[in-house]
Amino acid sequence: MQTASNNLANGGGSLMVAWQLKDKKVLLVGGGEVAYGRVESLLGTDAHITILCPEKGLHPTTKQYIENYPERIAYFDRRFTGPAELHKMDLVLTAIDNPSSSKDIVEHCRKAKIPVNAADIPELCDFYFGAQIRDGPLQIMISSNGNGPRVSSLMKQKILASLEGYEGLAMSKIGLLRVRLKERVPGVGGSVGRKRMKWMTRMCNQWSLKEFTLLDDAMIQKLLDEGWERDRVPTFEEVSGRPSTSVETVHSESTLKSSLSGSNLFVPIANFVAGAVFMAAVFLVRRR
Ligand SMILES: C[C@@]1(CC(=O)O)c2cc3[nH]c(cc4nc(cc5[nH]c(cc(n2)[C@H]1CCC(=O)O)[C@@](C)(CC(=O)O)[C@@H]5CCC(=O)O)C(CC(=O)O)=C4CCC(=O)O)c(CCC(=O)O)c3CC(=O)O
Ligand SMILES: NC(=O)C1=CN([C@@H]2O[C@H](COP(=O)(O)OP(=O)(O)OC[C@H]3O[C@@H](n4cnc5c(N)ncnc54)[C@H](O)[C@@H]3O)[C@@H](O)[C@H]2O)C=CC1
Repeated sequence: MQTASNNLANGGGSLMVAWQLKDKKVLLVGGGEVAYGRVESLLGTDAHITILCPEKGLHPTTKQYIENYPERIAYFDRRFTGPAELHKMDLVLTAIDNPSSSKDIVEHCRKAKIPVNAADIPELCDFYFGAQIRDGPLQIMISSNGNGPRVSSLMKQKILASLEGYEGLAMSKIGLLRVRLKERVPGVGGSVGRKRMKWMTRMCNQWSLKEFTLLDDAMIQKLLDEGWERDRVPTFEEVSGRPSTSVETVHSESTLKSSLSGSNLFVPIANFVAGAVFMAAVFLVRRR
C-alpha cells in the first residue's frame, strides 16, 4: 500500500479540506435523487441553501426538508433561468438530468468565478463529493477521486463498522477544553501558542477518547488548574475522582441515555446497525 508521503510527487490527487460554509450562500440546481443527498450534506453545514427545481421533480424527502427548515432553505419552483441566479452565490451544485443545461450553468459559474460541482460531468467539477460519515464534529469523507463512487460507498460501511460510536462526543469535549484553555491563556501564535499546543498534544496522547467523553465543567477546571498551570497532564482518575476502569460502564450508560434522548449519537449507532445489516446482506448474496 502506498502511503501519503511516497505517492505525493505523482500528483493526480485532489485537495482534501473541510470547507466552512457559515454565512455562505449555496445554490443547488435540481431536486431529484442526487440533489436530495446534496441537501442532506448542506444541512450538516451552516450554509444558506437555495434550491431551484420544478416542483414535480422534487424528491419527497427534499420537499420535507424545505417544509421543515424554511429558515435554512429558500426554494423556487422553477428551472435555472440564467446567470442572474448566481448573484451573491458562493458555491453552486447542479444535480439535473440534462447535461447540456448542466454544462451551461458550469460555464456561467466559471465566468462568475464561483466554485461548482456538476453531478453528471466530473471533468467540469471544481470538486467532488464523497461518501460521508458524520458524528458531531467527527467528519470522515471517502473519495475514489472519481474512479469508483460505489466503492467509496462500500468503504464507508467498513469504516462505520470500525467506529465505536463515542468518537464524535469525545471530539466535542476536547473542543470544549481547547476553548477554555484559550480563554484562560488568550493570544495567537508565539510562545503562548506553542505552549498551549504542546499541552493539548500531551493531553490527547495520554487520555483515551473514552475518558474524554466524560469530561465536564468541573473536570475541565481541575485540568486547567492542576494540569496546565503546573505544566503536567493529570490522570483521568485524579481529575474525575473515579478509576479509569469505570469509564466503560459510565460510558455505556451515557450512550444509552443519549441515544434514547435522540442526541447526535443516535445517528452513528443507527448507521452502524444499518451498515452491519448491509454488510451481512452483501456477504450472503456473494456466497450464493
Ligand atoms: C465524480 C463524482 C462527482 C460528484 O458527485 O461529486 C461522481 C460522479 C458520478 N457518479 C455516478 C454514479 C454513481 N454514484 C454513486 C454514488 C455516489 N457518488 C458519489 C460521488 C461522486 N459521484 C463523485 C466521485 C466520488 C468518488 O470518486 O468517490 C458519492 C460517493 C457521494 C455523493 O454523491 O454524495 C455517492 C455515494 C454516497 C454514499 O453512499 O454515501 C453510485 C452508487 C450508489 O448510488 O450507490 C453510482 C452508480 C455506480 C457507479 O457508477 O459507481 C455517475 C454516473 C456514471 C454513469 O453514468 O455511468 C457519475 C458521473 C460520471 O462518473 O460520469
Ligand atoms: N454524482 C453522483 O453521485 C451521481 C450522479 N448522477 C448523475 O446526476 C444527474 C441527476 O441524477 P438524479 O438526481 O438521479 O436525476 P433525477 O431525474 O432524479 O433528478 C433530476 C432533477 O433535475 C431537475 N431539473 C432538470 N433540469 C433542471 C433545470 N434546468 N433547473 C432546475 N432543475 C432541473 C428535475 O426536475 C429533477 O428534479 C444524472 O445526470 C445522473 O447521471 C447519477 C447518480 C449518481
